[in-house]
Amino acid sequence: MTAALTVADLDVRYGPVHAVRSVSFELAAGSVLGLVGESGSGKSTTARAVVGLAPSTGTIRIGDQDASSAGGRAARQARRRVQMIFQDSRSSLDPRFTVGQCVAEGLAAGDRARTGDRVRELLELVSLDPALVRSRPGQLSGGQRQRVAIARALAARPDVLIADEVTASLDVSVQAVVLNLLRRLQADLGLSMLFISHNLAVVRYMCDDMAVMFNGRVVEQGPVGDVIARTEHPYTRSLLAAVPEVGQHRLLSDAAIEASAASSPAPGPGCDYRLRCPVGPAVDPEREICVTTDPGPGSADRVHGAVCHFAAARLSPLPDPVPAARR
Ligand SMILES: Nc1ncnc2c1ncn2[C@@H]1O[C@H](COP(=O)(O)OP(=O)(O)OP(=O)(O)O)[C@@H](O)[C@H]1O
Repeated sequence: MTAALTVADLDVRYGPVHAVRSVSFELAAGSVLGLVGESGSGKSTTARAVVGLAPSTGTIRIGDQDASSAGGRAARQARRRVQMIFQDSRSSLDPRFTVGQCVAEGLAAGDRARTGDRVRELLELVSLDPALVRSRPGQLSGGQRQRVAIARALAARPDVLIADEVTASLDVSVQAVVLNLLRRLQADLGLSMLFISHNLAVVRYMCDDMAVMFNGRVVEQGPVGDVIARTEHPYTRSLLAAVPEVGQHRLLSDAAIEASAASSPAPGPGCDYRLRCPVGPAVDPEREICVTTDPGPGSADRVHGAVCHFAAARLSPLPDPVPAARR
């Protein structure tokens, strides 16, 4: 079956910053792929490249249509089949518009003749009271605004939805509600979703597959359960180890992630991760290859693989970040 979204050898540069390097992944139709990694690892830039907001080289296909930067007009049309929801609904919704206008702005051409009905349908779909249609985004709570952003994205009847840290700015209690809404919509509408988060527990809950990014590259990817149960890359392992228990749920601690990100990627020919690596040359001098040879540049194997000279070495499984009962 054709993947809903195919990305191959994607590269994005912002001047001297090589933000995305040879990234490849496939989003299977009707499934959810999580992109996870610390701040600055290139998750948002990858998403922005897919929707044409960041110029890139490499292959981007939506279904079987070319959507790459070099693809011209046909690629721009293909990208309309992708909608993106951002972290900050306050800036992504025009404050001068009413809720109804915000949602109507996204309507697919075929639905414009029945704008009022379709907008009401969409508000109901995201469990918002249609009476809010005349409110302004500024009068709504953060969770309600994010629902409006979701309704606007769905208005275009997309094949692929990209959710970029969509709950990061919401209160924890509201986060769960919005995540459950997204999961329900994804399943009911059969959407394919690229779900970006630095929170591994959330990715575990939401996604079928995951790709772990570090320093612009995918360093490990595969089915979520496999990656968590049989982690191969030491960086993925460090993300998992940073998931502390909070009450009954385990949440990824931002402080732990930022602390682990404190040292920048190692310069030179070896592995980017070697200075922070718990199984590399810092602890085992025989692992000289990590200093001399880059294990990249290719993305990890799509079935389940990691870009590491010692993939799977010495990594014993950690507890799953989402208790079995909640899956
Ligand atoms: N417009 C830009 N101009 C220059 N550099 C940029 C720009 N946007 C991102 N970068 C750089 O590209 C790299 C990847 O950033 P990106 O925002 O994609 O990471 P991220 O994983 O999404 O992080 P976050 O979770 O903080 O958004 C970083 O080094 C960042 O500083």
